Amino acid sequence: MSEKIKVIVSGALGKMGMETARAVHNDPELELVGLVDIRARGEVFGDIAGNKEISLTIHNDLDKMIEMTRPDVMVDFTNPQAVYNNTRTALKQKITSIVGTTGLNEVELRQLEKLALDKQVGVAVIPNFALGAVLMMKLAQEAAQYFPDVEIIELHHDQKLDAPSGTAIKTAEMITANRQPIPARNSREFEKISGARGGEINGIRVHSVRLPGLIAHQEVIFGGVGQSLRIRHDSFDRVGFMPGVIMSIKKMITTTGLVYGLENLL
Ligand SMILES: NC(=O)C1=CN([C@@H]2O[C@H](COP(=O)(O)OP(=O)(O)OC[C@H]3O[C@@H](n4cnc5c(N)ncnc54)[C@H](OP(=O)(O)O)[C@@H]3O)[C@@H](O)[C@H]2O)C=CC1
Ligand SMILES: O=C(O)C1=N[C@H](C(=O)O)C[C@H](O)C1
Repeated sequence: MSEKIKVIVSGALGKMGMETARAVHNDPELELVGLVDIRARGEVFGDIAGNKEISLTIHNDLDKMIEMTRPDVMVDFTNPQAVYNNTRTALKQKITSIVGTTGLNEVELRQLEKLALDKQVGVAVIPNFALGAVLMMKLAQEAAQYFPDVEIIELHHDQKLDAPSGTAIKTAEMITANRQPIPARNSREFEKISGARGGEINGIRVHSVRLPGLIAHQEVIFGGVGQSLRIRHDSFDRVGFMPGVIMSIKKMITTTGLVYGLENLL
């Protein structure tokens, strides 16, 4: 058997980081070599995550972790403030980067693409790793050809930092690529309460709901004369993101430059 792909996870004490560490550990082609989290105080992963067989200590310094473990791949699930610098740190060291963290802006995305090309490695920025969510976006893109009137409602747990979600932004971008001319609005519409009609991406209204009990959900609603089409996806457990994460690691190790969206790796 060829050598295993060495992986580190950044944001390892978080909800997605913990799930990713378990998934990488359980894959026979991957080797989990390091865990980083800014909150780490020397915890052993297995002691806190209920996987006694993962005996790695979680560190809080990404540079040191890279120096110690020389990984092939870094997976980042941190936060919108940390992700850009973490990914630059990894790419500079020619480490393939899988970015699940949302909140990167267009300029940052292009800078990361440039750095990856300079260093001849891959960087995947994936707003949603769930296969069903990717299908929801692709179906919405197809429907937009026939139904130009569309709004997006995204619903997430109440700890989410960014709004709208990365998935909603990507969905709006995909719809825009296929949408017929935007129908005229009712020019007399007004908001009695500011924000009541949601945010706007390329003329598409996006509404963000944040409530305890939710994980990650989205509904794309198309309206037509005398009819409506709703395309909905629900993540009930973060384990549903893991096949997409693992696939991205394995495909990106032989890819150079930026891949934005899991649909480009299927
Ligand atoms: N692409 C996808 O399919 C999915 C993407 N996400 C995205 O992933 C990101 C993480 O989500 P989630 O796991 O729920 O968030 P959590 O808050 O549970 O976890 C993030 C962890 O990263 C830590 N952290 C913050 N800054 C750094 C840093 N500089 N270096 C290392 N660790 C750091 C946080 O510490 P502290 O709490 O102290 O800040 C926290 O422990 C979000 O952007 C979310 O939108 C989530 C689900 C699916
Ligand atoms: O914060 C989350 O939880 C999620 N974030 C991603 C997003 O912003 O789209 C993916 C998924 O929706 C879960």
